[in-house]
Amino acid sequence: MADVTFDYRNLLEVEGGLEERELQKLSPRLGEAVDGLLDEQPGFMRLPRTREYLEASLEVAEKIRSSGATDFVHVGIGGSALGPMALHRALNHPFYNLLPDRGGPRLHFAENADPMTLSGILDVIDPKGTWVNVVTKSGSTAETMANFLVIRGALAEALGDFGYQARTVATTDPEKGFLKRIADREDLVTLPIPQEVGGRFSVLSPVGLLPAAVAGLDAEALLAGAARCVEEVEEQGAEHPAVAGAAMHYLMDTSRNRNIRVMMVYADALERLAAWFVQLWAESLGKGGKGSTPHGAVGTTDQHSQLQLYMEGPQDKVIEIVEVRNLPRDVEIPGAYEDLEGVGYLSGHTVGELLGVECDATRRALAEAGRPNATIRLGSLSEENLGYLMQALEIQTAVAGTLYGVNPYDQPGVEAGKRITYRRMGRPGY
Ligand SMILES: O=P(O)(O)OC[C@H]1O[C@H](O)[C@H](O)[C@@H](O)[C@@H]1O
Repeated sequence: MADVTFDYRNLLEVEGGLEERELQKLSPRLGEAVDGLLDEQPGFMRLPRTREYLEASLEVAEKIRSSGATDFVHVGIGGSALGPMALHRALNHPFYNLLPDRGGPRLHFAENADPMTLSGILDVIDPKGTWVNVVTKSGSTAETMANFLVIRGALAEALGDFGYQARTVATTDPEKGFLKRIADREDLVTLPIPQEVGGRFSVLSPVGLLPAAVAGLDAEALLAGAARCVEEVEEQGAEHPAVAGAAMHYLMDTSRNRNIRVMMVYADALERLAAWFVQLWAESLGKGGKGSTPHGAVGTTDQHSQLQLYMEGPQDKVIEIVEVRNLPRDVEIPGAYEDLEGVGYLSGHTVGELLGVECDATRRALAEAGRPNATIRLGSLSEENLGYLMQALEIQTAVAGTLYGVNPYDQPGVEAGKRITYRRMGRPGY
């Protein structure tokens, strides 16, 4: 059973917060937006109840895990990497590329076109035991293809000219694109990125399901959590908190000029989830001069870095705390220095307790200062809760797109930079 709750009391009950009449006034448009989403059933809304991608991903994952693979390099960027990274960071050991804690290979993400990161991956993998999963919906993203060509070369050197072919998975458009052509030409194992699913909405397609299954996560539970969310939205419509949250964040931006949405996660394990959400919200809504700016932050760390700005800087932000009630591990603080009142008081508590207390303290300080804030609370870090939450945020983003009057599924603004890059790199036709 998914355990994810949304608490908006501090958006409503603080000075300068939203008023019931504003929400009532927006309610008809919100209802139309969610009804439209449920009628239209865009690709991402169907993924939780689609088994074919799960089964295909599980089959390939089993092939990889049973091959005795030592390393699995996921090559992708944007929506082809942030979702898998978010799941991996949330649910696996924090140092998984050293300590695979669920058996199977160590996972590595070649995402940015950064020679330091890529060289670092080449330093640590054993090419003889490595599989590479190259993920690109368009089939030609420069960073992804550059990283793939380098990893491919390392595998070819270790395994013979074509040895890499047996260790390469191509996750891409099932019908078109250069990677599809390479996969056909070289008979690579392929997994589909459904054409009707946009990259930033694709985490519950093979884009996220394969790396999750390779790392021993329960991919089926991811979908079950997401399916539960869809079910609840079908039952509750505009009353569902994730949908209501779309209206609240929209109003905070458009009627309070709080046009920065800070997702402050009180768990290092959720830091990549915030990065995944930043792409989802920014790239879906930032069009026609509209859209609020999402920003990832980590608690307690950013209490010592940005909280001053949130408390006393320009009042242009909404802070959204994401916390986990029961983290899977905790650490006792041992007794020492009891004579020093500034240190001894910590003895006997746990580090997780301190994290929770500081999270509450931040929430309360913000509220008492009249700084609107919301809380998303996960009962635990589980595949079901992550699947539920990611689906909920995707739904919230799609509904917000309708409220803003923008198409949340395209990203025309990124093309100009690509054209310049292709021209500078000598791609024919640019
Ligand atoms: O999956 P790909 O086609 O390689 O695209 C990777 C990313 O780059 C594109 O430029 C878009 O900004 C993103 O929405 C997309 O997720």
